[in-house]
Amino acid sequence: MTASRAPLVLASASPRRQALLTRIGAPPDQIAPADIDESPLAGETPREHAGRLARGKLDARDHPGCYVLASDTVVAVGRRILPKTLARAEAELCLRLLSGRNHKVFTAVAVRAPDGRAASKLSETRLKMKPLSEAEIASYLDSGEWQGKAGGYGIQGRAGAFIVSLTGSYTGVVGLPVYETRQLLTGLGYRF
Ligand SMILES: Cc1cn([C@H]2C[C@H](O)[C@@H](COP(=O)(O)OP(=O)(O)OP(=O)(O)O)O2)c(=O)[nH]c1=O
Repeated sequence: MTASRAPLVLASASPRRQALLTRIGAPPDQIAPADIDESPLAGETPREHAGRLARGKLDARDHPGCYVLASDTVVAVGRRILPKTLARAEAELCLRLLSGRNHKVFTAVAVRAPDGRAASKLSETRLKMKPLSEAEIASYLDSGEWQGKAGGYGIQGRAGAFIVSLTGSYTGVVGLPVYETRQLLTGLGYRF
């Protein structure tokens, strides 16, 4: 007799999150992005911001009888939260700020089980970016890879070669920390 498993709903539009879930053996049965206001609150720290948004995206989706997973990634320099860049000028400001600097990436994951229990976890990664030349900034901006990425870069693409060192979770930087995600799902009874 094979036990059936409740469906998994991914409350995210990010194709990276879908791919990472699939890679760890938890392919989403449904993609249902949650559209919420992602502006930071006054005085909110980057880690608080990531946690609030992941829980907010989860709360925005109601799927009875399903596991639901939501996540949020925030790039921070000190207490400063960098935007998810939609315009080239915004991405340029982020790259100039991150050039030669240490920064952190926080990714919060929130999961709700079919019985209504919910839990969340936060992954914190410290990274150092090399000092970028004008030519590197210009060609990265031309690549368009910064579009829709927190902090104006994606470590999984060309900008991976700008990262000198990383302590924490590589998959967390890409958008879904797979260790924490598996722990959350397992803790809520999801069978891999
Ligand atoms: C820093 C960094 C971020 N990112 C991505 C991860 C997230 O998809 C995105 C941050 O925005 P998020 O708001 O976390 O996610 P999203 O808008 O892509 O999807 P949704 O809100 O529907 O869940 O930046 C990378 O892909 N690579 C990186 O190196």
